[in-house]
Amino acid sequence: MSAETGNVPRLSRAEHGRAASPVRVVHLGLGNFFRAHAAWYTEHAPDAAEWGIAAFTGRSPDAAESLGAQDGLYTLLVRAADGPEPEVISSLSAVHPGADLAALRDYFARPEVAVVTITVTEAGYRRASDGSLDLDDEAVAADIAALRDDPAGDDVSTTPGRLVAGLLARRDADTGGIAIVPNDNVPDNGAMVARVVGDLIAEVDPSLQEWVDAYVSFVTTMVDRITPRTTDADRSEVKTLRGVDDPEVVPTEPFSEWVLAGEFPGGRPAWDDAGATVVDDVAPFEQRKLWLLNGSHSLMAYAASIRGHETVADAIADSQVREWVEEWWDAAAPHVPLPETDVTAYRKALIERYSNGNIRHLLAQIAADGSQKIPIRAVPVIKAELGAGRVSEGALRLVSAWIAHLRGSGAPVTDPQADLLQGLVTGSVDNGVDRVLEWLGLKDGQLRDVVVQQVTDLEAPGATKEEK
Ligand SMILES: NC(=O)c1ccc[n+]([C@@H]2O[C@H](COP(=O)([O-])OP(=O)(O)OC[C@H]3O[C@@H](n4cnc5c(N)ncnc54)[C@H](O)[C@@H]3O)[C@@H](O)[C@H]2O)c1
Ligand SMILES: O=P(O)(O)OC[C@@H](O)[C@@H](O)[C@H](O)[C@H](O)CO
Repeated sequence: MSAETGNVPRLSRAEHGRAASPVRVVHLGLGNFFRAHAAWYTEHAPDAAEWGIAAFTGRSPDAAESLGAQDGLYTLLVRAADGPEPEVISSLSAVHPGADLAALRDYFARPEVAVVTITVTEAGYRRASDGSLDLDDEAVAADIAALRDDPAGDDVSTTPGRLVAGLLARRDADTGGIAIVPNDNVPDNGAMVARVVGDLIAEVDPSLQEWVDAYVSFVTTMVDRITPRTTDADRSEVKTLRGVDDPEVVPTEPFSEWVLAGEFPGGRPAWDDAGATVVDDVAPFEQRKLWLLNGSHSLMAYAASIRGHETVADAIADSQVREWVEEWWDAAAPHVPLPETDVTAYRKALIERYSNGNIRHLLAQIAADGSQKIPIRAVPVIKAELGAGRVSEGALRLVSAWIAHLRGSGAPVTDPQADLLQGLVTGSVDNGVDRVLEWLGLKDGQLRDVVVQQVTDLEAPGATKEEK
């Protein structure tokens, strides 16, 4: 299949001489990060010809329609500091709307399908604050009712629901072991998915759990590649550089890292030969990345957007923001269980990555879903500092900036828990801080005084870069 828009051609397999590999991987969440990361590693694995991916959108069917019109091909626009390098990626052998449960079940039931990868954002796993499946979530409740009523029906909309629907189909087909590989920024993400899937199974069909225990491996990962949303400028650049009209361009940075731990009972692509690292324990890498990278990202998303910045590159060029980021790293670094030299080198590399002005990574994108991120990016560092006898201003500033953001400063609030959180911060700064610290499990008089002062400073007239 090939398509044209005006006189500018779309991508097609015939044009690029790329045959689709047989589907052996299913992916849930056809967003930009997956296309810059797991799909790129699969493309570059030496056995790529044996491992095609069937990818399903998370919610809207749009990406499946648009990618389908170009045979699943898309351009990865690798934006180095010294210029862009486009690459056509062909590892997506099939693309489907997430609602196509019949296709999903069909893949899960095939014996040659051995891996399910996932990137649906932190919120997509539908967890309650204790990490269990949120049974009060309306979509979760609807999936429970739908799967009880008809395990082969089409009305299943959440990621845990779709995983359980697929696993029921695989058990019924008796097609053996499979690995589930979440690639979202959540600590111990393999155990996290196992938990929400197990909680749903308990509600829907407890007899499935024994089969899952015997045949399903939940792999834990650390993933890293800064991948912003696509802009029209990215699409125009690909048109100029390559003479194709590719609405599905994905911009990304040159750096990439993938660390995995777990079993693959049905095999996997040779991702390690494409640069991935397989280890026994992901935790040290995950803490290094989640605290140093994602923590400082969130700090900039809230604190630097209050100072009027739009992108990470703008933010890190502001000496005040850079100082806050360094203070955050000073607080987090002693708790990363890796040699100090590694951590120092990682910090230095992050400054270079953040300063890449060719990557337009919007602070507003990073600011989204703070309810899912602050508890895993800020709270462990604040608690570790308390454990070491320190009330760390550098660590607390992340929570203070988030509170100021919830109260209306800086980037807009986009969060599944926005109503609850914005309710917590109404009224005086003192009361808002008390309620949020309690919600975070950080009720402590010393912390409170620091946070109240920091929120007050961040909200003060003159706190923006223009007015300083
Ligand atoms: N973008 C990055 O730089 C980056 C880097 C490392 C890890 N990640 C991880 O990847 C995730 C996705 O990032 P992205 O840049 O691909 O975002 P994106 O918006 O491009 O894609 C998100 C995907 O998740 C799906 N989704 C969103 N909310 C969902 C929900 N509630 N239920 C089911 N599906 C849902 C969307 O439909 C889409 O397919 C991040 O949240 C993060 O955990 C991203
Ligand atoms: O993707 P999120 O929403 O979990 O977090 C926003 C950024 O911190 C994140 O996307 C980083 O850019 C990424 O984790 C780098 O690998």
